Amino acid sequence: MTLTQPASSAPERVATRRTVLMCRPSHFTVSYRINPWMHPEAPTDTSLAVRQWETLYAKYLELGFEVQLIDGLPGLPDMVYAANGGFVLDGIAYGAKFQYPERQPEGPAYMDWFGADGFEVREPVSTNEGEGDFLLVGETIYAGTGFRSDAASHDELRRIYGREVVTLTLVDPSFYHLDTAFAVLDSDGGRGSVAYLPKAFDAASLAILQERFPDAILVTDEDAAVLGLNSFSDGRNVIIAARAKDFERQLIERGFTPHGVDLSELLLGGGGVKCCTLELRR
Ligand SMILES: CN(C)C(=N)NCCC[C@H](N)C(=O)O
Repeated sequence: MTLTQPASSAPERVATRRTVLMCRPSHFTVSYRINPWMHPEAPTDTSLAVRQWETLYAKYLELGFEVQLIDGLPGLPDMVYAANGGFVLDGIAYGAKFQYPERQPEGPAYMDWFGADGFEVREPVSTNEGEGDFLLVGETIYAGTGFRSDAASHDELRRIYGREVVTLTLVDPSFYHLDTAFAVLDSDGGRGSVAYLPKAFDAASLAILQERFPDAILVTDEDAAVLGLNSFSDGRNVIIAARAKDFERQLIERGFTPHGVDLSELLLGGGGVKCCTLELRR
């Protein structure tokens, strides 16, 4: 048996303790269709979704993360995808304004939680789905548009955080949030600090990614199809979909430590590891 080893040139990876917000999927089901992954006519198993989610929760605790919890609300089955609840940086929570009516009540629910937890809350003007479309790499916010978040929300980000915001346009409906097609591996923002799926982006966005991240991991269609990129990294440990085997191999080669988890039931709603995870940065 051949075990993949870190390349001898792979850098020593350093973990930074993360604080994240999660929502137990006690009300999870698929009762409407707002993305191509969702099939309301097919059965779902809420207790299996909860058990799978518990494995992710336990993994984060094992890795020493601080995990905070928001209560899911009846009638909001997608609330488990906490990444969409807002974007939190510098102690400021920019609230989400969901595109589809089915998810719109989640926005105020998450903003109430942010306020109660001591964050300065900024009410959104433009449609945006939080960290599903906004990802921090180094000091720069990479912001997706094309399916869910309006480009106008990127201007709001610029005004609120005073940082560089780079717009990336998504073109494949199966990869409708930025965090389905782009993963942050190392918050240093270096040449190889991300992974992405090239076919998910328009030509201009792809050129930006190639220029800024020439050593990025490019994932296979097979790994992307199990939402392998929808992963969460602390700089060393990368929690990924257990079925994303080539991505796992590439991470090991680069000196990262991948941890596979099975969230197949939550995939029925169109989300994976990252979708269930909202980073809280004070
Ligand atoms: C990576 N993704 C996609 C997320 N950040 N969120 C998952 C949202 C799923 C929900 N049914 C929806 O379609 O909005």
